[in-house]
Amino acid sequence: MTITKKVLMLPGDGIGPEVMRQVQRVMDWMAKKRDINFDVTEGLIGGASIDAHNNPLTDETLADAMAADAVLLGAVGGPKWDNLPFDIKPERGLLKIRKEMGLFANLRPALVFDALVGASTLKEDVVKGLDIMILRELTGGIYFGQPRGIEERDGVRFGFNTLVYSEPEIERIARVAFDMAMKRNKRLCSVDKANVLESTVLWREVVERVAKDFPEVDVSHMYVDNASMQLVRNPKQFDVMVTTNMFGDILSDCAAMLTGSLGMLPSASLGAADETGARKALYEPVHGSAPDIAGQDLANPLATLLSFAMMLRYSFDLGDDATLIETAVQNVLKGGLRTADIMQPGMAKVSTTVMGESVINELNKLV
Ligand SMILES: NC(=O)c1ccc[n+]([C@@H]2O[C@H](COP(=O)([O-])OP(=O)(O)OC[C@H]3O[C@@H](n4cnc5c(N)ncnc54)[C@H](O)[C@@H]3O)[C@@H](O)[C@H]2O)c1
Ligand SMILES: CC(C)[C@H](C(=O)O)[C@@H](O)C(=O)O
Ligand SMILES: [Mg+2]
Repeated sequence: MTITKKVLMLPGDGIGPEVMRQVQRVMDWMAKKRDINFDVTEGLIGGASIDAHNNPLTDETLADAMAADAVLLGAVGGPKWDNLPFDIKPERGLLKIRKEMGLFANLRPALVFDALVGASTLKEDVVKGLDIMILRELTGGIYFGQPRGIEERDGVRFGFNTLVYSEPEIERIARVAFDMAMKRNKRLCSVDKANVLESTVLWREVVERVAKDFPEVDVSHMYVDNASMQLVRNPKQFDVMVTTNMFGDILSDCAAMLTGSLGMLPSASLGAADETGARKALYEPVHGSAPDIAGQDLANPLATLLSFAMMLRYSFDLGDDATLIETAVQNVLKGGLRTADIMQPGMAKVSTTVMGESVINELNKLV
């Protein structure tokens, strides 16, 4: 049976289009070898959209995103647009698409491939076999709270943001976290700053209340400063971590380095399930547009390829095909190929393009 899935691709800026091209190859391979067709629309977001429309996310692109079965995004931003007024910066486009699509649950798995154990800056025994899931709340907290701004009061300028969470916002992310813990190792650590911030006093209270519905899950709470230290000291103590928007942003970059590179970390951003069980979804690597290496065929495309695998698993129920891609990635790494960011002594340094080609070669061996 031929399966057709409607995907909106938003390559964005910097290395975004370079890594996205490698996904396009895998999509072509899947159409040919697995009879899974992607009806792909390409759109603009971030700086690319600013250049064309003076707007980091147009209503047309947003409508395309709402109509798609899933969205795949590269990265946004770069020095070219850094001095624009705040409200039309590339990053505003990304925040708007997340908010408008209602993507409150951001899954950021940090998994250490055996072949990359030596690529981490941490000792091998600290990271070997690591497999944790950071669940970041994505549409609330200090990123979106009101009031916000920069104002002058009595001749003094103030910059301010508001960290606010409602009970329903906390409860829905907590439920996703507990469901996830039930499917994994039944261990959940909620990360907050309840010793200082009232918004996270409420966070902790609500997580405790939801925990009563999941008696099998072993729940712990940790302050974010300690959690960042523990992530580097002994990351394997964690299984699922759930936290606020900004804490999750920071902790996931930190977790990325446990895996060897920011270029390895995929993500899925999911909305609430509708009556059919379907969720709005956007998939993107955790890294940014990497202006320092953009346009040089140097970027690691694996985070984006692994984000595509997450799309297959979470949006299209194609877990076997997701596993195929993950296995192909693992085999390429076992074979000793490395982009510059994960380069190790004795390995072969390859470009973005060759890394993509090598994943296809491995897929061909597997099927
Ligand atoms: N989701 C997103 O679109 C996203 C995420 C983070 C940052 N940004 C934006 O990206 C721009 C640059 O931000 P930054 O430098 O703080 O973060 P960044 O993630 O773009 O880069 C940080 C470092 O990691 C390296 N790196 C990142 N991805 C890589 C990859 N796939 N392969 C190899 N190396 C990689 C970069 O070369 C750089 O040295 C900013 O405009 C920022 O706002 C966007
Ligand atoms: C670019 C920026 C808006 C974004 C965020 O802070 O959420 C990025 O850092 C991320 O982690 O996806
Ligand atoms: Mg980030």
